[in-house]
Amino acid sequence: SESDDGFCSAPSIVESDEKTKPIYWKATNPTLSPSHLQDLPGFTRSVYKRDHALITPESHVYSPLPDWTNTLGAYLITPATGSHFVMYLAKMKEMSSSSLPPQDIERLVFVVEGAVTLTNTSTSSKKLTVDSYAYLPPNFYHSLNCVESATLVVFERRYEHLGSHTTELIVGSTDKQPLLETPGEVFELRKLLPMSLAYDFNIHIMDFQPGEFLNVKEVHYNQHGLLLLEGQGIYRLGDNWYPVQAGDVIWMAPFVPQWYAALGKTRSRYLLYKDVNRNPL
Ligand SMILES: NC(=O)N[C@H](N)C(=O)O
Ligand SMILES: [Mn+2]
Repeated sequence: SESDDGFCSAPSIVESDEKTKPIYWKATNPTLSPSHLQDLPGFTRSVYKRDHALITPESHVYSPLPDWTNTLGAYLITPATGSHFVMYLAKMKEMSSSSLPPQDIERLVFVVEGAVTLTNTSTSSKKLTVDSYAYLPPNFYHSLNCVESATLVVFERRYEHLGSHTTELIVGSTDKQPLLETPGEVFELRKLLPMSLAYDFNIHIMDFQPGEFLNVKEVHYNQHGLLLLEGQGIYRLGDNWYPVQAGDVIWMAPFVPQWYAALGKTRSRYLLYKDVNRNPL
């Protein structure tokens, strides 16, 4: 919209229709950059560096997911970046279905939009709607089927055994997970997986009210894959400070200095992969 002094300004968020949209709507319908930039050839907020990457929606490249039916996938993080996991967005169209991950690979799927049905040999089919997720142990037969459409964020990695511990099928939803203690921090934290030693990663769901920020400017051995589900703010990665918004994906390599501050009028919520429970040696 043109303000009277001739400078373009970002279209204001029309609060009223915010309320009528389903949760996480903005993660799959990101507000484009200010109107005067969206048509600028070559403009992107995406960045790829040695220890971090910001991959914004205008950079996502989809192609058919091998062995899935009627599904497009955009791989955002893979071991080519130095990670030990993959993170991809799966756009399942009507009458679509998943394929199994490779042998010994565990999988977590989180529904960002739409609904899928999870079937496996041991339990009855389960319908996963937005904000629901499923953890599939390595070598666990399962199938995700979609009648209409769905967008999933998927994490997969080689399961790292620890003694005789084993993981099991987990199906849940964010809103049913309890808030956990966050000593010294103000964000609200939920974890989607058990914290028991069998699990070699967890998925954190972190909520910040506008103006809230991480207290610790973290540097740790763990690596992260992040999807900003709601809101906007500033992400510091190394010596760079990035304006981010719902729909953005971030790769954080081990030890990259990281920090977030939430801005705007609505809460920030991000989903974060973090490896845990395994000796880094
Ligand atoms: N960048 C982050 O939000 N990191 C998390 N607080 C974490 O590592 O637990
Ligand atoms: Mn961290």
